Amino acid sequence: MTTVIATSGLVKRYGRVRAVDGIDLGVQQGDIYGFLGANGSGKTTTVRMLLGLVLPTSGEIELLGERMPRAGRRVLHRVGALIEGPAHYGHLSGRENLSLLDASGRGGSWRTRSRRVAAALEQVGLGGVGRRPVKAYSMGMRQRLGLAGALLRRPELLVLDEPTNGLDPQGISEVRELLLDLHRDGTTVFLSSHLLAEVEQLCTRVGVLDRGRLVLQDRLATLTAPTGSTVVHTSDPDRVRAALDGRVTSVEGERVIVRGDDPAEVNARLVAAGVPVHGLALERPSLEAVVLAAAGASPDRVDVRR
Ligand SMILES: Nc1ncnc2c1ncn2[C@@H]1O[C@H](COP(=O)(O)OP(=O)(O)OP(=O)(O)O)[C@@H](O)[C@H]1O
Repeated sequence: MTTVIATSGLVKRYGRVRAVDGIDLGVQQGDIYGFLGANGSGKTTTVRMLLGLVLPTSGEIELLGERMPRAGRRVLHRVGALIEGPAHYGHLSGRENLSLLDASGRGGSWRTRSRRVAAALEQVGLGGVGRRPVKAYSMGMRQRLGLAGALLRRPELLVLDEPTNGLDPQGISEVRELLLDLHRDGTTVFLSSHLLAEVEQLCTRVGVLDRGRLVLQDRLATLTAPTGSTVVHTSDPDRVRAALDGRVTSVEGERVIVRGDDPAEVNARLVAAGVPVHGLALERPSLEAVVLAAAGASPDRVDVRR
């Protein structure tokens, strides 16, 4: 397994504020890593440090196997980045903005520039409007243009700070599809977000930042692994209790939790006893429950809205 991003004891202090407080991130090749945290928890500061835009107070960063910020010139052309509120020249078109960006970076010939720019615009769904001045773009279109900039060099690693900010639901789902496509083609993705649902739908690994501290980091599949119980949906919880003799651990309305990780076995017993069963599934904790348990704070710390 190749490590793509590794930090150890990473700290950033602004005066008395410890914006980032000793974090050890581990992102492996092939991950879609969701870096989750409430507003102000230190996500943007971390992303800026990863890219060499802000110097750490202490700690170490390795990006694609090289020490940052020292190796910035060597590695950054292999990384596509989108940081909060990407800046563009409003009087120039999207195409012209991307050409300028392409010309300012390493690793791409001028001969193939217009082809690269056109391909990136097409990828983010701006193919038809690339000639319009950016001042006429909506916020969502500007965000897409920022993403197109990150894709110009077909990067091995994409580092995206709140990539769906300002997008409508249609735009959010298009970005999700785009990131999944890029991931299928071998790109590792590191994205920060304050939206649990976004991370749950997209990511393979999750890190949770709470007031500058990394309180959780693991594979999503591990965090939401089956608990060993089965959830039964029924209109008659009392008869489930009677039929399963002591195996019911909790009842919430029509949702009954039964000890045992074989829904077929539970179903067979209930059907044999004539209990109406509307649904059965292995019980798994939601990412929301896992995050709230780890962050141990008020539920508004991470935004759970869909
Ligand atoms: N340049 C700065 N000077 C002083 N304090 C800063 C600076 N940048 C960030 N901070 C502080 O560091 C903390 C973390 O901020 P940061 O922007 O990294 O959080 P975030 O999780 O990205 O939040 P958001 O999603 O709102 O951008 C906040 O308390 C913020 O006020």
